[in-house]
Amino acid sequence: MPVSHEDLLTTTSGDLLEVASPANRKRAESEVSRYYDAHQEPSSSSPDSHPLLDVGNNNTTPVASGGAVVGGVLVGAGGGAGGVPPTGAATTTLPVLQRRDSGRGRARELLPRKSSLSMPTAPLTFQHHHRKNPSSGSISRVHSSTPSGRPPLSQDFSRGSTESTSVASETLQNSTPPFTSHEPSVPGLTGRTRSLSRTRSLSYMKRMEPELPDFMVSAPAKVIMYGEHAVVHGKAAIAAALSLRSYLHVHHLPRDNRTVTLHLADIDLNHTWDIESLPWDYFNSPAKKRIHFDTVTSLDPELLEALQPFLASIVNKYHSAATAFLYVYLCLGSKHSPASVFTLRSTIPIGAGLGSSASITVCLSAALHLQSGMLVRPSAKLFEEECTRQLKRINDWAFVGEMCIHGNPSGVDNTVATGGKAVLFRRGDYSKPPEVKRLEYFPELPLMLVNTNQPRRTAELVAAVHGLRNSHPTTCGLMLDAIDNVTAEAMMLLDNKHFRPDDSHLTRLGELVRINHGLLVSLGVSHPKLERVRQIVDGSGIGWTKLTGAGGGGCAFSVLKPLQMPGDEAKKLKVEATLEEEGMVTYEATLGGDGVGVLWPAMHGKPDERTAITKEMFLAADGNEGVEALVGVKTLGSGRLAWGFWREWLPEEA
Ligand SMILES: Nc1ncnc2c1ncn2[C@@H]1O[C@H](COP(=O)(O)OP(=O)(O)O)[C@@H](O)[C@H]1O
Ligand SMILES: C[C@@](O)(CCOP(=O)(O)O)CC(=O)O
Repeated sequence: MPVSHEDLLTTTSGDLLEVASPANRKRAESEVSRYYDAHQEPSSSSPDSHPLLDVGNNNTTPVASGGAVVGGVLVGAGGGAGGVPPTGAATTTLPVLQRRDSGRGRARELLPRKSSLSMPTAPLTFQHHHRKNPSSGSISRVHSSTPSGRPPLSQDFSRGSTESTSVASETLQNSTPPFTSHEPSVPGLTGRTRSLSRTRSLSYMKRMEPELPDFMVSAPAKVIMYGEHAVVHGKAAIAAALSLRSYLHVHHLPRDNRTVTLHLADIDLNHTWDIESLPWDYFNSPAKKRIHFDTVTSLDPELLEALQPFLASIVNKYHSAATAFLYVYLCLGSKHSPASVFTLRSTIPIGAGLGSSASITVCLSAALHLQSGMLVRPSAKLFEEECTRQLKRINDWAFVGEMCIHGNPSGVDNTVATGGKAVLFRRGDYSKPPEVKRLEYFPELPLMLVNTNQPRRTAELVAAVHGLRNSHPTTCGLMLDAIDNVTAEAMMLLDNKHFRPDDSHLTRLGELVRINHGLLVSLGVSHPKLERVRQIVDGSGIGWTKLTGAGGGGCAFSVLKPLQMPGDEAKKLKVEATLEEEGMVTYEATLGGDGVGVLWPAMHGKPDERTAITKEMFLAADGNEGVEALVGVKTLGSGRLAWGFWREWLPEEA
């Protein structure tokens, strides 16, 4: 029987527990205190943190939970089928990559599965003994050991080593000694001396170990089928998720490191800030403070101003991505945020109309929420309402990032990149949330995507349309209304379970594509290269073409006619060859995939021989194919031990 999300309690670990069970409440409370201990040393809690996200009422159905403690949070599905009962004991064997530097090279050469690696990989066995602390009643876990019996100390250790961090921190928090001594014995040390030495080494371990496991997030590109630009002016647009994606790896540093690094590998931007010197006082002042469930619809110029000294040395032409990162980082984080390295790679062409900026801001927003314990990670236990809530948090803050990059985004791009599949989107009033209708029956369409490779900037094109509208308000207003009509007509076809991609339906969609493109030409956002694509594709009679995104270059797509007549296939191949000869790139586009996903912890391989995906491996992956082969949502699949998605679409499969 399904459990309502109101019956469940969400913990900092992202696990859902039945609310009525006292043991579960205790467990959640102890997670909260561990969370504060890890994030807000010394012990003070701050109002900007929300470690215990939701507390509901009325329990009916038990939802067991288990999983391994990693840096104070639980990892794994933690309580799905086969989960560990809260007071039981479990043994987990994980292979661990024990090396500091994996070096560079092709991704597949780096997969740390075989003994050919220059540094050893070693299996690590953890035993989780769940004990009741007699004084606090909280549940603790003690013991982990490496094969050599030494506690791991390297920052590059994967989950296993982090496990022992949590053991160390738990031990330090307890005034009474731990229940079982599985710690390494130190010859010659006994009694008080030994215990002092143990305390020191535990505190050293605590400082040296990261607070959280490394993890990854990913978000897709999008194609606007109808309504770009008009959507900025309050009209509707239809957009769908595209199979190209951005991937963000989050690596946590030892606790005594107080830096945060943003490495945008595609644009060669790699910058490190000292966390404590960032302008927290501005961002955390009561008048300015915005937190994760706030909906922010405009940027604060004073906060932007406060960031400038920290961005001044970044001369990269794509530096607005760094502004987006810092703005959201300072809003969602605190002086005590864990030291980390954010490494981003994307398979989406940058500035080509496919929503590369939204895809990266969705990744950044999701990662920062996850890092600060403000999201429930996806799992089969999440209900549609809960998924919607998580997605809204991510999307709202991705929109803030988009504002830093675009200036005046409609929000359609980040909405599709967050939720996936396809939507009808309209934002009539910028001070209110947009209307979003999910297109449940969005069909599989025969599309060809063409990148003209003509660079352009969305912000400039959006500003140009604003300028035109100011100088020709009536005419421009009518054109925007006409685009709105096109979108409404297309909607009747695309959100219809009886849609058949046969001649008559496809022809209507195709004609609407052509009309929409003509209106965009009139708004001044086409480009000779986009017109050339249209001439080649539409001229050969194989489909209907329209620019997508902001225009001015970037991408166009064509809805292709069914290949029915002899010679149709040859015509299509000739079109592709001509486009490529002229320096354009063609893609077979798959629309309607998943939105934002999370790989927590960042590991790959079969369930029983999983290895960490390090940031070095991620950086060394060769091109887009290498990235897809190493971390791709298709490669690693989805499920309990792989990419998880907050799916509003297919909750029964989640
Ligand atoms: N892979 C990436 N790495 C770093 N920054 C990126 C990446 N992709 C996009 N961006 C940011 O997004 C901006 C491009 O956004 P935009 O002009 O809206 O084009 P698009 O249509 O691709 O979203 C870049 O200037 C850069 O700031
Ligand atoms: C022109 C616009 O409608 C879409 C821009 O898309 P892109 O940034 O070119 O992917 C702007 C917007 O909706 O924010």
